[in-house]
Amino acid sequence: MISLSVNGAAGRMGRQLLTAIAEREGARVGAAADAPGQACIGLDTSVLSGGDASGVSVVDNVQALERGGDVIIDFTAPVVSLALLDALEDDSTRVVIGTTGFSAEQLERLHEHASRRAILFAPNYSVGVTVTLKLLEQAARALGDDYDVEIIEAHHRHKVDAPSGTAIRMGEVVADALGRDLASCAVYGREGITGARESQTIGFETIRAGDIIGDHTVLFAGNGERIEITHKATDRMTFARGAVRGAIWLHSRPAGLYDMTDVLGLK
Ligand SMILES: NC(=O)C1=CN([C@@H]2O[C@H](COP(=O)(O)OP(=O)(O)OC[C@H]3O[C@@H](n4cnc5c(N)ncnc54)[C@H](OP(=O)(O)O)[C@@H]3O)[C@@H](O)[C@H]2O)C=CC1
Ligand SMILES: O=C(O)C1=N[C@H](C(=O)O)C[C@H](O)C1
Repeated sequence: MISLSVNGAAGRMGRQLLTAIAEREGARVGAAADAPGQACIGLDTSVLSGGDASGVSVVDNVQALERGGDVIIDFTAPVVSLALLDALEDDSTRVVIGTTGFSAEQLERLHEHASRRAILFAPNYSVGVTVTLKLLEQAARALGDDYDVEIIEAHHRHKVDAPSGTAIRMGEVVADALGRDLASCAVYGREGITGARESQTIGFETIRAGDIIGDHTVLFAGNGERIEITHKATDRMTFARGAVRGAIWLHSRPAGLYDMTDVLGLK
């Protein structure tokens, strides 16, 4: 039986993760944590996920979280995920990170942590998006520079980072396949007299509205035709089940940084 702990347990994803662990054979909720001061601290995790009492109380510190689980799953915010990594005492504690919105400097710190601990880090844990990334790579290689690339993403009104981590990863995959550097060819939104589209750029458009779980479209537009590759998530459980699958996979891995293509054997 693998014990999986959840950081950010009271969040939209945290609650789904508690449910996904409970339904997964061979796994159990080892511990659950959320921010100090949250009303759920000290209460049984079932106040967050529903269902029968788990016997596991929600804690507000990393030490208690670490004691409870072989693998910690963290869907919070960049500063919280990094503070978790900084505070862990045992290098054999594996961490699955779903948080998005890391700056370049924060990503560097995450990479440093992966030199001594196994970390699974993906902006999207759905199987569908992971497969979509491979489709994008193939499409970009085959289409080459004659097709303009635009990435459109839509999420719920509560999302705090933009573009989504998934959209950025899609951009990185396409840029790599086309031999471009995303940092220098990305264009984020357009307004006013922008001039004609510069070739070789990759555009990003962001929509924030209502309760959209997560839609991503990559548009390859050429002369006389266009291809649109779209993924739509309709239930957050798809991310949660993927993260739990990843956590079980990570349990037996040595230190290093992994992503969902490793878990699905698509590397
Ligand atoms: N990789 C993937 O597949 C997916 C990634 N995400 C990403 O996951 C992240 C979380 O998303 P979502 O669940 O919607 O966000 P929420 O804001 O709903 O959840 C985050 C939770 O973390 C809590 N938190 C804040 N500080 C701490 C702390 N110090 N210790 C422990 N918990 C803390 C928050 O508490 P409080 O409310 O008090 O701040 C909140 O309960 C985002 O970055 C999002 O983009 C989301 C879906 C899928
Ligand atoms: O914040 C969300 O909700 C989501 N965030 C992830 C991202 O930024 O890509 C994944 C998913 O689309 C939902």
